[in-house]
Order: sequence, then C-alpha cells, then structure tokens
Amino acid sequence: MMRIAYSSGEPAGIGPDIAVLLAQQEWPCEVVVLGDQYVLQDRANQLGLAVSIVPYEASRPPQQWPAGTLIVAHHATTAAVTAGQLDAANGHYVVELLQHAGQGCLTNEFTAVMTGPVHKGVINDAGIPFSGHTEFFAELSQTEQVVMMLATPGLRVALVTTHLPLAQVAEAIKRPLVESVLQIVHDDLQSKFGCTQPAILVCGLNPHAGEQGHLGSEEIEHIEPALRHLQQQGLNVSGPWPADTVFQPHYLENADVVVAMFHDQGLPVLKYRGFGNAVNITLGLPFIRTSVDHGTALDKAGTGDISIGSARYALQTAIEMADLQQRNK
Ligand SMILES: NC(=O)C1=CN([C@@H]2O[C@H](COP(=O)(O)OP(=O)(O)OC[C@H]3O[C@@H](n4cnc5c(N)ncnc54)[C@H](O)[C@@H]3O)[C@@H](O)[C@H]2O)C=CC1
Ligand SMILES: NCC(=O)COP(=O)(O)O
Repeated sequence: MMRIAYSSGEPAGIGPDIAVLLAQQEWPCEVVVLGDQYVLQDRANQLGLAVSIVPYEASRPPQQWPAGTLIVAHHATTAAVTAGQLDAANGHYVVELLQHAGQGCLTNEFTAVMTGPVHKGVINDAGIPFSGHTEFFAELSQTEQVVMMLATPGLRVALVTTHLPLAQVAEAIKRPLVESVLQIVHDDLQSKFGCTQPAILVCGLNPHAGEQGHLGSEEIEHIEPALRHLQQQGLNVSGPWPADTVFQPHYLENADVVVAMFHDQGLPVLKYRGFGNAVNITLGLPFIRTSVDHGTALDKAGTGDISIGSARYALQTAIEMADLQQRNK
C-alpha cells in the first residue's frame, strides 16, 4: 500500500477544497493531507461536505480509507484563514508543508508527493525567497538540475527554463543547460514513463527558430550543438523547431514530448489543449512529485465551483509512476 502526501498549499486558495473533494472517493492508496485540520474542517463545512478527519500517524502502516475520510498531518496556520483572502502571515506555514512533503519523500515516509497550489507572491511577501515547487524541491533534495514537465493526454511539454523573468531567458539558454535538460527528459521518459526511445522535439528560442541567424543566434550557438552532441549519443532529439510550427498535429503525432525554451512558450499550448485534465511533474528529482496544472484560484475558494480534474489526474499519475518504480525495482 502506498502512502502519498498531498500538500494542501495556500490555505486561502482551493488547495483545501481539493483535499475535501478528493476525499469523497476511495483511492487505491493512503492519501495523507498536509495542512491545518481546522482549515480543512471549515472548508468542508463551507462546501457542505461531510468529512471525518483522522489524525495521521507515521508509525501506522498505510491503509486504504473509505470515502469521506481525511487523513491529516496537522500543521497549524499562523493566522486565521478566510477563503479567498491571502495573508503573508501564513507564508511560513505553506513552506513548512512543502518541507514535510519533501523530507518525507526523501526518508521514504511517503511514496510520492502531489502538491496543491501555492501563491508564489505571498510567500515572497512573507520574506521567503520562493520561485516555485520545482526549484524548492530541487534545493531541498540538493539536485543540481530538475525539469518541469506538464502532461495532458496526447501532449507532454517540458521546459528548459522555469520561473525566470523573460528578460533573463535568452542569457540562460546555453549548451550545457540545454543538454542536461534534454538528457533528464530522455532518462525520465524511459525510466518513469516506460518510453523505450523517447522522441523529443526541441523548440528554438527565437521566432522561426532564429531564421538561420537573422533573428537571433541562440539556436546556432547553443541549441544545435547540444542537439548534435545528444544525437551522437543515440538520443532521438530533433530541432530546433519553430515553436509556432512544432505544435501542429503533424509534428506531434510521432513525438513523446516537446521541449520549450521558456515557461510561456510551451505551457499556454498545453493548457489550451488540456487545462483541467493536466498534470505537472518534476523530472530529475530523487522522488516522485506531481502537481495540479492550475494556481490558487482565490476567486473560487470555498465556493464549490471548481474542477478537480487536474487533481485527480495528478494523484493518478503519482500512483502510476510509483507503480512503475516498484515494478522496475
Ligand atoms: N502548482 C502551483 O502551485 C501553481 C501556482 N500558481 C500560482 O497561483 C497564483 C494565481 O495564479 P493565476 O494566474 O491567477 O492562475 P489560477 O490557475 O489560480 O487561476 C486562473 C483562472 O482559472 C480559474 N481556475 C483555476 N483553477 C481552477 C479549478 N480547479 N477549477 C475552476 N477554476 C479554476 C481561476 O478561478 C481563475 O479564473 C499565482 O500566485 C501563481 O504563482 C500558478 C500555477 C501553478
Ligand atoms: N505554470 C506551472 C507552474 O508555474 C508551477 O510551478 P511549480 O510550483 O510546480 O514549480
């Protein structure tokens, strides 16, 4: 029996709602919700849903729980929580949940972590430098390079750079970075997703992939040499493709993943195709981390007017990845 941690994220957002809604069905694993039990109970009341809160005990063997049960590893918020209203006083609480989740995965307390949405701005307002879960878990596990990949049925998109201001992206696109990201994508698609020889399409950075150097030189100086080197190593990587071409069905039909150079080059396409039925996976980590594809949706917290399609997909993906990991051992 697996034990999967769900970090419920920003308490004023829809992370607690997701916990309550996920608990309305049975899962083939134990799902431990990291969060404030009183916030979770209040949110269930607000949604008009019955939940029975059971305190989490790490020493108890994991078990399957009936629908309606919420296993909670209690962490207290600092300030009272109102759905939809951010409070920087709770920034440390959010990070504490992530620390428990990450450490718990590293020590095998948890088989995997699925993260609920956090508000990156309010964590920074609390005085904690934070750019995203991806970077946070990389630092926590002392992993030099990780890769953000989002997936929806029929499309996977991975990123060379993640939460970087656009003004700094071009400077970051260097051959060693491109090579290490592509190598991680290749390795993890093989080991964690069962693709034997992943077909990887790589975007250029500039319009028309630089138009032979007339619209930018990053393709010629960095991306093409990285691709040539990896092709010589036997990887099935191609490109650099113009980003406005590569997402056509003709190109995608034989591809396992598209690698974009920056966040907003690849993710709008993915979300247009699959928002609400997509998962965010961190590749290259020493543990399994999946996440919802959306943010805190402060405007919807406590209303019941939310979709948990992405949360279900993220949990299901974590279970499947853990299953495959178990079978490969
Ligand atoms: N995994 C994570 O922790 C992520 C966190 N964020 C953070 O979320 C915060 C807010 O970002 P936004 O750009 O406003 O994106 P958002 O995803 O929170 O909201 C965008 C729109 O989609 C709606 N929406 C989002 N999820 C929904 C759901 N499950 N069901 C129904 N409607 C839903 C919201 O109501 C809103 O209208 C930012 O601070 C950002 O950093 C953003 C993406 C991922
Ligand atoms: N747009 C997805 C996103 O930014 C999620 O980031 P992270 O918190 O998973 O690193």
